[in-house]
Amino acid sequence: EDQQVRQALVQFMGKLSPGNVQRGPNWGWNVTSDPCTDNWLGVKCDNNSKSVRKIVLDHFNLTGVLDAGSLCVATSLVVFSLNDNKVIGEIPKEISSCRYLTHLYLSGNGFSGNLPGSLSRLSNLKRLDISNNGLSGELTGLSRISGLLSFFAQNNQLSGEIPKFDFSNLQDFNVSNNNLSGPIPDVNGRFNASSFLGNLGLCGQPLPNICPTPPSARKKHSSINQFLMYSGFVIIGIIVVLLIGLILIKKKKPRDEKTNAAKEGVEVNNDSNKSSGTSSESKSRGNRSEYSITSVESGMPSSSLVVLTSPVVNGVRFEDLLRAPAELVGRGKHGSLYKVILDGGVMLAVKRIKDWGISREDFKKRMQKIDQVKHPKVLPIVAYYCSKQEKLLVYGYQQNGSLFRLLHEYQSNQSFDWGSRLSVAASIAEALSFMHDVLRDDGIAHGNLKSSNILLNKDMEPCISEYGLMVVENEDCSFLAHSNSLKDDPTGGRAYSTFKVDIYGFGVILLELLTGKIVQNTGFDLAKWVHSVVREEWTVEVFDKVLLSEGANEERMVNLLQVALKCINPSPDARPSMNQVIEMINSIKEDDEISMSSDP
Ligand SMILES: Nc1ncnc2c1ncn2[C@@H]1O[C@H](COP(=O)(O)OP(=O)(O)OP(=O)(O)O)[C@@H](O)[C@H]1O
Repeated sequence: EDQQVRQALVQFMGKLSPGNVQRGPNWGWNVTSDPCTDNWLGVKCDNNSKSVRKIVLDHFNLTGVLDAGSLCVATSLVVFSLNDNKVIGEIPKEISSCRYLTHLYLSGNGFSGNLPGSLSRLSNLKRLDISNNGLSGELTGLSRISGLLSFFAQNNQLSGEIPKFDFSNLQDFNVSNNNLSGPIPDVNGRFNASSFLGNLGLCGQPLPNICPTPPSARKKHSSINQFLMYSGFVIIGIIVVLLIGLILIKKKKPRDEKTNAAKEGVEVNNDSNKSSGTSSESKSRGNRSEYSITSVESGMPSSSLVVLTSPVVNGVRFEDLLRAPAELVGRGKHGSLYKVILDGGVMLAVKRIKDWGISREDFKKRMQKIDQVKHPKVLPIVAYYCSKQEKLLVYGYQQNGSLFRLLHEYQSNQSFDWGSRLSVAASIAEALSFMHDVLRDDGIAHGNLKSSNILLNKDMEPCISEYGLMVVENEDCSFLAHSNSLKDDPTGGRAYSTFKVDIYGFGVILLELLTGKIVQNTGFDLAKWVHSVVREEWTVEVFDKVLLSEGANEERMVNLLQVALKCINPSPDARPSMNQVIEMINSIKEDDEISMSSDP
C-alpha cells in the first residue's frame, strides 16, 4: 500500500483505543510496516494489486470513535466489519468515501445520533448491518441502494416510516425494536412479522394491526371519488354522443361502404367474442370492428385504434381508454401526455400529438415499421390511433420517471454517481445505435431525443421513449444544402437530418449527465455555456459538483465531454455516427473498469 494509505489507516486505528487485543508483534498497524506484505491484524489485501480489500475487527473490544475520513483513504476497501466492539459517537458522513464498500458491519457497538444521509451514496453496498446500537433518525435514503441484499437495523431508536426498499431483491431485512411508524410497504410476502415487531407505530401486513385511514386521506379519497364520478359522467356523455353520431351516419351510408369499414377494422382485431360492450353499443356498431371509432373532429368513421401485440394490454379497446380515469402528466412542445389506468390496474401513458401533417397511411406504415424493431432499452408502442387532426400513441406507463427527473428533480442527497451516469450513457448509445442501424433505410430516427424522453423502467434501467414520433421540419434542413449526404436521399435531407439531430440530442444528454445542469424550459443554452467554459480552459468548472466531490476521475470525465462536444458540432456532417459514439464511450468505460480493479 502506498504511504498515504498506511498513514491514514494508522490514524484511523489511533482513534480506537486498545481494547483487549494484545498489540504484540502480530499487530502491525504502524507506518513503518505494510498492511499487505506485513499482514496487519484484521487486514486482508488483494494478492495482485497489494491493496487493502477487507478490514475485519470483530470482537476486539475496541473503544473510541470511527474515523471514517481516514479509513476511507483506503479507497479500495470492499469489506469493513467492526461488529461487537464498544465504539461510540456518530457514524461519520465521510463513510461514503469508501465508495467500493459492498459489506459494512457495525453491529453491537455504541453508535448514536442520526444515520448520515451520505450512507445512501454507498451504491455498491450489498450487506449493511447497523443493528444493536443507539442510532436514531430516519432510514429514508437507504432504499435507494438498489443492490442491497441484507439490511439489519434491529434494536436501535430509528424513527419515521420504512421507505420502499427493493424487497424483491432483499434476502434479509430486520428493523424490529425501533421507533418506526406508519404503514409497512409491500414486502412481497418475503418477510414475516418478526422483521418488524417492537415498533409501536408500525401497522399493516405482515403485522396483525390494520392501518387506520387518516381523516384527511378519507376526505381526499372522497373528493377523488367525486372527481372520478363526474369524469365518468362526462366520458359516458361523450360516448353516447359518439354512438348517436355513428348510428345517424350508418343510416345514411350505403351498404357497400359499411362492408369496407368492417374490412378496415379486421386488420386490428376482429374477434367479436372479446367484446364486453353494452348491448346498445354492440347494436350501434353493427358489422364494424370492435376497435373502429368515429372521429371526434370530422364526425366521420375515419380511423381505428390499432392495438399492436403486447401482453400488457391485450384486448384493450378505444372505449376502455376513454372510460378509464386519465390524468394529465405533462404538456410538451408537441402534445400532451396522459396517465391512464385500465380496469385491471394496468397503467398506460397516452401521448396525444396534434397537427402532425402526416397522412394516415404513412403514419400507419411508420408505426408498423417501428413496432417491428424491438430493443430492450426502447419502449415499445402498445397501440396507436390516427385521425386527421390528432394521433394517439400508447405506451406502458413507467413509474420511475425520466432521466430528466433523476438528474434535476430529486433531492440533492440522492446519489447518481459517475459509474451509473456512464452506464446510462452507454445504454442509451447502444439502444439508439441499434434503432438507427435497423431503421436507417426507412428514414426513421427518434426526432426528439432528450432526457425527458429517457424513462427509467422498473429495474431503473434507462429506456428510450417516443422513438420516431417527430421528423425534422423542412426548414431545419437548410444547413444540408451543400452536404454530400443529400445525394440519393428521397426525403430531401429530412431523414438524414433527423438522424444527425438525434446525435445532437444525445450530445446534450451527455452534457446534462456531466454538468448536472438543466437544459429544458429555462432558455439556458447548455451547449454554448460548455463551449465558453472549455474555451477559457476552465474545463473542470463544467462538471457536476456531485461528481467532483465523489472523486470521479477528471480525465475520463473530460474524455466523455469531448464525445459530447463532437456530438453537438454545429455542422451535422462532422458529428460522429452512433456506432462511433459507442466505441468512444466503451473505451472510457473500459478505462474506468481497469482503474477500478487496479486502484490502490
Ligand atoms: N411512458 C411514460 N411513462 C411515464 N412517464 C412518461 C412516459 N412518457 C412520458 N412521460 C413523462 O411525461 C412528461 C410529459 O411527457 P411529454 O413527452 O408529453 O413531454 P416532453 O417530453 O417534455 O415534451 P415533448 O412534447 O417535446 O416530447 C415528461 O416528464 C415525461 O418524462
